[in-house]
Amino acid sequence: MSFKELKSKRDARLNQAGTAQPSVLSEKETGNDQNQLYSQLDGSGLIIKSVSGRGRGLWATTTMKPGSKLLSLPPHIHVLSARFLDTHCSRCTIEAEVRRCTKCLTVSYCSTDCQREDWKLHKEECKAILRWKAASPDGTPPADSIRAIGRLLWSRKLMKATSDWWLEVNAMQSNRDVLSLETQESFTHFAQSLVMYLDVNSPEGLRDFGIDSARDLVDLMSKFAANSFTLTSSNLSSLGVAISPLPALINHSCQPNAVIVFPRATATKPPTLEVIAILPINPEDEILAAYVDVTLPTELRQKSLEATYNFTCQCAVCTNTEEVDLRSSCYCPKCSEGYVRIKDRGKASVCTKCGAALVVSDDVKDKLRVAAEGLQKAEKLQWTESEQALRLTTNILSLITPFSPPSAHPRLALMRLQQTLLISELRPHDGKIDDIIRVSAQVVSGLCDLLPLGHPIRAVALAEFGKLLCVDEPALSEEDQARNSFPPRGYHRLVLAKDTLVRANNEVQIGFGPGGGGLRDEVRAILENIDREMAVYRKGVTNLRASATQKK
Ligand SMILES: C[S@@+](CC[C@H](N)C(=O)[O-])C[C@H]1O[C@@H](n2cnc3c(N)ncnc32)[C@H](O)[C@@H]1O
Repeated sequence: MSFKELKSKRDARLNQAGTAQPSVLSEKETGNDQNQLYSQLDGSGLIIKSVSGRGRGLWATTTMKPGSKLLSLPPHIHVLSARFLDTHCSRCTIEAEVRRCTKCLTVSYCSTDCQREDWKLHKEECKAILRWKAASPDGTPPADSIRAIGRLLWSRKLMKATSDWWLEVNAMQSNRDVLSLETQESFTHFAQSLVMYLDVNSPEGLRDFGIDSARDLVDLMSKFAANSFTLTSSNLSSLGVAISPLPALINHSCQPNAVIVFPRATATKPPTLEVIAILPINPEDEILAAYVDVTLPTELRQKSLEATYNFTCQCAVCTNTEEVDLRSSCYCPKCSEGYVRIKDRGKASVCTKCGAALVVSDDVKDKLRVAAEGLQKAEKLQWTESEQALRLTTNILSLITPFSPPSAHPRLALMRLQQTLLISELRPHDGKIDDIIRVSAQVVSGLCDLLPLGHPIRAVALAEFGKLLCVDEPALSEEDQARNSFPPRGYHRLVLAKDTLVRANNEVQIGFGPGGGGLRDEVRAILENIDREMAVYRKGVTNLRASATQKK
């Protein structure tokens, strides 16, 4: 490309981003010119297009198979949640022996390389954290969102306002003009905390960060709320928050064809965000990811989308009001085999198996309401009173399991929480492993009913189930063994573990893209161990047979 062409391409980018009014999009702003701003789109098979009602989005220009990597890029910024600051490296996000910054005693690094690389941003952050901790009554660091926006603004100073990096941030959608009063109020508090964190005492001080007015500040908050990603580990545990403007152009669907993952944390490298296809994608299909947990029932998904993203989802799952949706169903009280949709106000639903038209009883609905409240309580208690949270979860599950399928809400959410709590309480040889395996099998069954093959949440659940099957078996009395035929024991347990992990291995390579990331490494290592153990078993059986034949 000649210098002149380069310059005109760059000028076009600057003009485009400079004129963008993300909350009210004109035809020109939403047309192909937007594509020039994001250099990573070149050769990606993706373009930006706009649709009335949901603004810009990413669209495919080529066919993509499940498991294809659509985008791979480091986020503009990322921060760890406060509870990982002591155990994970703030730059590369790996869990390792980390050393705290000796000045702020808050963020930690796995190596001097990571610390050195991060210093250009941490320099300002370090002072801000120290000031914040000194002013806070219990010496805690600021919330993740405040630290994330702080990093974004310090980066802006380093990157300059005319860099593509910053123009991409400017072009992120703001929902400022449609915010509810409640959200506006919470943004005002948020803005006050941010100003305190940045140690800004005047409007001029804010101007140094490119913020000219209170409107700009609300815009920034809204952009952050509507466009940030959860930073996750290679097995989808939530680690913090990340901002990446290009993948943030992806619109939402409760039946997504793509997912956003961070498949692998590599020492001394910043994390990489990847967009992976989980369903076949054809040219002219829109790339859609889920902003919320799609295992939740429609009402809860809609509520969360409205509150955080200010829109009403019109996808096929949200607009289906008649067909059975396993998230809000119960077993048919007549035949016990089919499912019946739970509807409001005495409306009848048809059983998927026996075809009977039935009204779900108030007793069932009351129990589900109590269970949903219990779930909220247990979720809050899980970090502080884990034993109480586990007791509560177990009690509520016994109330709803007789009529609630594993994919229904809140049973699935309760079982996922119960599994996490049981694993965290597990002690060697305490005999609880079989209980956890039974819960885990139900979680896998519920998730497989709702999510397509290769969805990363499904892949992680399968890997978790397989790993649990490999934990040493407890010594059971004959009575206990006779009572519970699942999970199997001995060699059969190993066979089930292997089958499960082979499935996990296949699905991980879809949901986490080619290679499968850190989780695939883990699954493969366990599979190798199982093969060795199976060989020992087989050898033992052969030897036994041989000695039995000799005796004869
Ligand atoms: C992360 S941004 C997605 C990109 C955005 N459309 C743009 O033009 O920059 C999230 C915002 O996009 C819009 N959006 C995303 N998915 C949508 C959908 N399915 N229906 C309507 N609006 C949607 C909402 O305004 C939401 O707050």
